Amino acid sequence: MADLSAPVGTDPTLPELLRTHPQLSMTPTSGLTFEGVALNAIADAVGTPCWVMGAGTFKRRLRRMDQAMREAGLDVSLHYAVKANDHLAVLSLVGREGHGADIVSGGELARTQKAGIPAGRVVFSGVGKTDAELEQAIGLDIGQINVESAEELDIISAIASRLGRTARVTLRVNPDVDAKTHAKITTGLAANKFGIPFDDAAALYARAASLPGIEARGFATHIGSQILSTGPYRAAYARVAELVRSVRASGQTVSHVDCGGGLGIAYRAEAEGQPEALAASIRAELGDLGVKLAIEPGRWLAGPSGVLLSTVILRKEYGMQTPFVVTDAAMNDLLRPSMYDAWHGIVPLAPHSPGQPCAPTHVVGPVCESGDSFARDRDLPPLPRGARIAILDAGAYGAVMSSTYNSRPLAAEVLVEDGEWTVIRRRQAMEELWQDETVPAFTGGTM
Ligand SMILES: Cc1ncc(COP(=O)(O)O)c(C=O)c1O
Ligand SMILES: N[C@@H](CCCC[NH3+])C(=O)O
Repeated sequence: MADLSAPVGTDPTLPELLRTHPQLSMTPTSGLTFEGVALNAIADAVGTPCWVMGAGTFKRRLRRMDQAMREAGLDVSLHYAVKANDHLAVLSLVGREGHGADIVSGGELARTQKAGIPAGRVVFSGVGKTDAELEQAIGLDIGQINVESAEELDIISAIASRLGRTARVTLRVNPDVDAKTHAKITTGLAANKFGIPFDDAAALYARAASLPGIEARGFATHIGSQILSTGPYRAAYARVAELVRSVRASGQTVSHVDCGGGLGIAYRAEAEGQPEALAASIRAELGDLGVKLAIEPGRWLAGPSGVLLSTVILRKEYGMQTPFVVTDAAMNDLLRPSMYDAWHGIVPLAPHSPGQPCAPTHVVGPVCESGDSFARDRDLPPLPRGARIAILDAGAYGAVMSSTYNSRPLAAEVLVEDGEWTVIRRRQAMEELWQDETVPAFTGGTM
């Protein structure tokens, strides 16, 4: 199983990171800019830690993904995976571009509605949808529910019947295919909790067609996240195609196939997943089935569209040992390095020349966990107290996975668009950390 911490060739140098991230550039006067806006100006005004999302990058990637599918001649609807970055501003962009959403909870569904994405363009995945969430979804007549178990199919049938509705469903099949990604984000192996075992899917589909309140319209699959090669996609889609053909042969109708998400990005020195290659895989395996297709990309759209800004609190030097640079961002802000040993590019905001010496540095947060680390032995220019850095590719599974661990308020969020920037989430105030808490009298409280 691939490990996100595994070295991928040689680590990219700072100039290489800038080359692979055209949304960034280094200017001699303003330092690092993101979509043409000086990140120092944002940090001066808003403070750090601060997430910066680029609307231009996000839209460009959305359009490229959409175009890749259309140019492959595929009839595909795009459902952005809300879990990657659920900010209302991001969802509004998705809606405005005419796309839909893939959701995994009632909260995400409510966000899509708040952001103006029509319910008919929403697909609902997830292994454990509560009755209340299903009532909310069926009540809104959402586009599609991806059913993940036989048990769930019965629950949906009962709820839809009670509400006098018909739920359009696809069965999410677990194809038992290794996505060759990190163990914690692979979803298409038989040992994973996701989807219906491949061998049970045909019989369950026949049953779905006979249940009240259910319109069985096809199959879905999603084998994992940060997938960088087409082999696993081809293998999964081939299995789904086999299923479609076999259930059709037994006289049933199949009109939809949902191809899931998972396309990976270049955090380190990997070659980024290519939407055109994904489209070619879909076309090769599913293109002749005459079904309406769907995709659910998240990370590929949002990841490179965001950075996390942070300031060095202090440098901790121990004689000859590698110095620790302690930043004001921590694992409570960006969890991925702690949780998956994920590698994120780190670029100082101050101008630096290509010839400037770099030295191995540990970049860590101030949270009381040894795992609160962003980088070990990273070759970086000197980062004195007060220096600022941008942590790259933080637009997906970044702010959404933040917590207030160690009573650290949630960081501010900024959106850059057309050379302008706006705060899209103010920094959480200290008092908001405890505003929903009560202290009962027996504990000695007076609140
Ligand atoms: C059902 C489903 N669809 C789509 C996604 C989006 O994945 P990614 O952000 O890797 O594209 C996920 C997350 O893995 C998922 O579970
Ligand atoms: N949170 C994971 C991705 C999870 C994908 C959802 N199934 C990450 O940051 O890589």
